[in-house]
Amino acid sequence: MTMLRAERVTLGYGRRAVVHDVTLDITEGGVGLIGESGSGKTTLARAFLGLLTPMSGNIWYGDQTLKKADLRKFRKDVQPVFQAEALDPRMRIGTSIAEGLPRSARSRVGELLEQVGLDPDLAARRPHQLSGGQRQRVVIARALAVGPRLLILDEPTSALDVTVQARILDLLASLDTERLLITHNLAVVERLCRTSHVLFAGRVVESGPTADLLAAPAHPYTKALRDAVPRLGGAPPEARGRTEAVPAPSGCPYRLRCPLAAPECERPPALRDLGGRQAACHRAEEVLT
Ligand SMILES: Nc1ncnc2c1ncn2[C@@H]1O[C@H](COP(=O)(O)OP(=O)(O)OP(=O)(O)O)[C@@H](O)[C@H]1O
Repeated sequence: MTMLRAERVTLGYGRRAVVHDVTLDITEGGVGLIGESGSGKTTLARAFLGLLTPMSGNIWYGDQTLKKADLRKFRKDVQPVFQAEALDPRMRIGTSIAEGLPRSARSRVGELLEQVGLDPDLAARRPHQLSGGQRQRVVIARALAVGPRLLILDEPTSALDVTVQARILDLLASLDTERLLITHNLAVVERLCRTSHVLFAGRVVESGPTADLLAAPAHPYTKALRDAVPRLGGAPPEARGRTEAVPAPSGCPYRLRCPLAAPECERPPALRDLGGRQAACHRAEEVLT
């Protein structure tokens, strides 16, 4: 079942488009949005949260566009999980979590802390009195407070060291809430997302089952990401350093960096079906072999 759908969505700031003509479904089993810094992941997530109106195209929530949907219900169904730094430093943990609960359900704070693997006594502390991993669990508890059907997680573990990261991923995998997960780390989506979409410079360049994308990428960019990112248990991805992707001004946006670039790549490739997955590459068959 599709909960949210982006249909030919172009997004931007002012008049500058940074996400171009993206069609993408948030389906069951977890959906990953993968790409390096500046590829448009957060921008797309903001549109899915109803925080950014498309320049063109629509975000569908069930059978209604977000423009027409019942926003009260939407805000209960779809919750963001921000970085732990977004917690108010002056507010006690219990108060932060209780903000999301109706007055009659405030006693559930302890239960929510337990659900994310924390001692209910931590409710009395302030964020600086917790570890990074504990703070991230609080952010998850806060999002769960309203009983959402879908969590939108933007780099939920990138600020954490690798062992803590793995435990947070275990927690997320154990929840029966659907998720859209944004990351530049392919190892993270491997755990949590049945389907993934790879973005390069604001365009989807490959989509399909995560396991297939990792085992045999059909786009040279997916392949480069897979080969560059250390597995969980390796060095943290931050150690690689990140630079913003510079797309080619015409033709395939990836061609300036692509080892397979050929004259045909001066024509823009369409996202095409390759049996169970899609890739926007003229030479996808060669990448797959
Ligand atoms: N508020 C804003 N105003 C203007 N431009 C913005 C704004 N937010 C993002 N951008 C631009 O939009 C593009 C996509 O940014 P976005 O944050 O969506 O990328 P991202 O893939 O999430 O990157 P990161 O992994 O670094 O968070 C970038 O070129 C960025 O500079």
